Amino acid sequence: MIKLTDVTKTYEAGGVRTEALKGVSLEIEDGELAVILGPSGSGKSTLLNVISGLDTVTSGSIIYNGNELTEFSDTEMTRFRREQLGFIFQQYNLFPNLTVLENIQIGAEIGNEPLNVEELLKRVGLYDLRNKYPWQLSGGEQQRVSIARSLAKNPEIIFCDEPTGSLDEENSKQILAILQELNEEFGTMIIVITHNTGIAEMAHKVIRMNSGQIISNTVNPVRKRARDISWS
Ligand SMILES: Nc1ncnc2c1ncn2[C@@H]1O[C@H](COP(=O)(O)OP(=O)(O)OP(=O)(O)O)[C@@H](O)[C@H]1O
Repeated sequence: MIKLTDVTKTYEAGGVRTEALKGVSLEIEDGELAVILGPSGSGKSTLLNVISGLDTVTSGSIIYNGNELTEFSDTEMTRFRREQLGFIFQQYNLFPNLTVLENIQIGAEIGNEPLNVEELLKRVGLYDLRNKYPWQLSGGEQQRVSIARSLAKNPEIIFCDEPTGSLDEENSKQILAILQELNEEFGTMIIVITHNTGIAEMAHKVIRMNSGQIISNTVNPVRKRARDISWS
């Protein structure tokens, strides 16, 4: 479980002070798929960055499985991030000179208990493309490689920042279906940040942000399958 209590983050740049997070408290349970919604500038990326240790908090507490993350040293945080967290971004960030298989193997090599790479390739429908290079793939295929690479190390949590931001509806739903199945099958906690309100329909928990604050935090009584969510 991740538990944030009264987390603030203030940026000071060129004499300008921005309160990007103004006292955020929330809990995300193990095995939960949480969607964080909010307009541009509402603090979503800042929230992801402080939870994942890419940035420090100004004040407040972040407890993950009994550990206070804000007290981790740089070395502890790097190790935590490397071994336990997976990231999926709008840009696929694949290694251009490595094949699909090699890109995924890199992910597996980082983990303590990596998943079987061949199984994963089949899982995301890329087995037949395993010897191709990223530039030979469509955007949706590249994002599936990126998902498989994040997953290969068998992380405890996967953070997704606009994972379908560059894709059309069909490819987006395919990606979201894979994330949903992985969440259900492996119990991986998945935290998705997005502008796309349709994605919230497949989440266990929906957190809405505005101006650095959480304005609502609800649990979906019924979750839709990724293929059935609304799309706008
Ligand atoms: N490194 C930084 N230095 C100064 N201000 C920052 C920094 N990062 C973010 N901010 C400010 O903090 C606020 C929240 O930004 P954040 O990127 O978290 O929003 P967001 O909801 O993720 O937006 P988007 O959907 O456009 O990515 C904004 O006002 C932004 O300008």
